[in-house]
Amino acid sequence: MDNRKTVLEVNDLVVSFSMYKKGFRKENLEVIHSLSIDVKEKEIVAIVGSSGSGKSLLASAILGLLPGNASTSGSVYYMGKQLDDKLRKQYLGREIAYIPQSVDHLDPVMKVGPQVVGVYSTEEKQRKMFQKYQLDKSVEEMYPFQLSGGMARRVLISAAVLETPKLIVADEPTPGLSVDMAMDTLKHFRKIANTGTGILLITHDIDLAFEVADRIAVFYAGTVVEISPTEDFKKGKEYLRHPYSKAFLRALPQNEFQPITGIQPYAGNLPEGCLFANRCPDVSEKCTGQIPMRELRGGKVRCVNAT
Ligand SMILES: Nc1ncnc2c1ncn2[C@@H]1O[C@H](COP(=O)(O)OP(=O)(O)OP(=O)(O)O)[C@@H](O)[C@H]1O
Ligand code: NI
Repeated sequence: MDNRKTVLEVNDLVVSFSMYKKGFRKENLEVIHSLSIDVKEKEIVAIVGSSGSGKSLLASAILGLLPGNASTSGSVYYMGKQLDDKLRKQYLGREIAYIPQSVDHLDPVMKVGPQVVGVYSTEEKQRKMFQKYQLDKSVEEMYPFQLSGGMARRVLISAAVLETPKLIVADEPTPGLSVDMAMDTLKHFRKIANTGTGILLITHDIDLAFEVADRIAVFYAGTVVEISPTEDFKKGKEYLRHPYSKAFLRALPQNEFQPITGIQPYAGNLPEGCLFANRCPDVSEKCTGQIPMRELRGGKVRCVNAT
């Protein structure tokens, strides 16, 4: 029996931006639509999908870091408790760690060493972690602008995993790292997950996701179209459920490198019904109207035709 607790649960998340359009007309742009996802203890859930599909926005929404013109509905639970600003303040940087996509999140006017130690950790732990991530002792005395992109990324990772958090939200942690370092980092994540931590791992590197993730969620145009065990992705596209996931897998350079024709619809101009309909080889008249997420063969899919 699976008695792991659910570390993170996102239910029916909607994120919209209020934007000015020509003059003073305001437009409400819905960029995340009815998105649900969960991460259990000891589990790594990888999020893959094209650029602009809403992966980073999901991370920001979980952590309460959306910009001021964003509004949300739906709920985010951490260890059974609904996250509000007060709880986020309490947990962020301790039980909940965030590795941002942009290295600009480092404080520009604070030396790297003390910044990583922060309020909750110790110098000893920081030194050990820097060694693990091949950061020289001299890096402690540097300011963020003195770091290369790869170094800054390793600093962000070190800071996030210093205190063995219960939940890690990692938004593209590996770009700029050498192949070996990227692999070592993800193996480290796997080790941390095995101690009980839940990890949400946003990545463009599907090979690394295959290596360490338990489940993979595929994003498209602001929502999840499929969540399935990693095994199914490894076995091949016939084992997947959503036409976009299949096309995504085929499009990888290591597979057929077959591009998907057409473009992802823009948030300001979304079609009715299935968001992938205009590019889908299996489109039918059933594809209009609300398409709910449903269970299928041990995974979940948002497609009426999937079998
Ligand atoms: N502050 C903002 N105001 C308006 N729209 C935004 C804002 N931030 C993001 N968006 C829009 O939301 C969509 C999703 O963006 P997001 O950064 O989450 O994509 P992503 O999947 O992380 O892409 P990438 O793989 O390139 O990092 C994009 O279409 C983007 O233009
Ligand atoms: Ni992103």
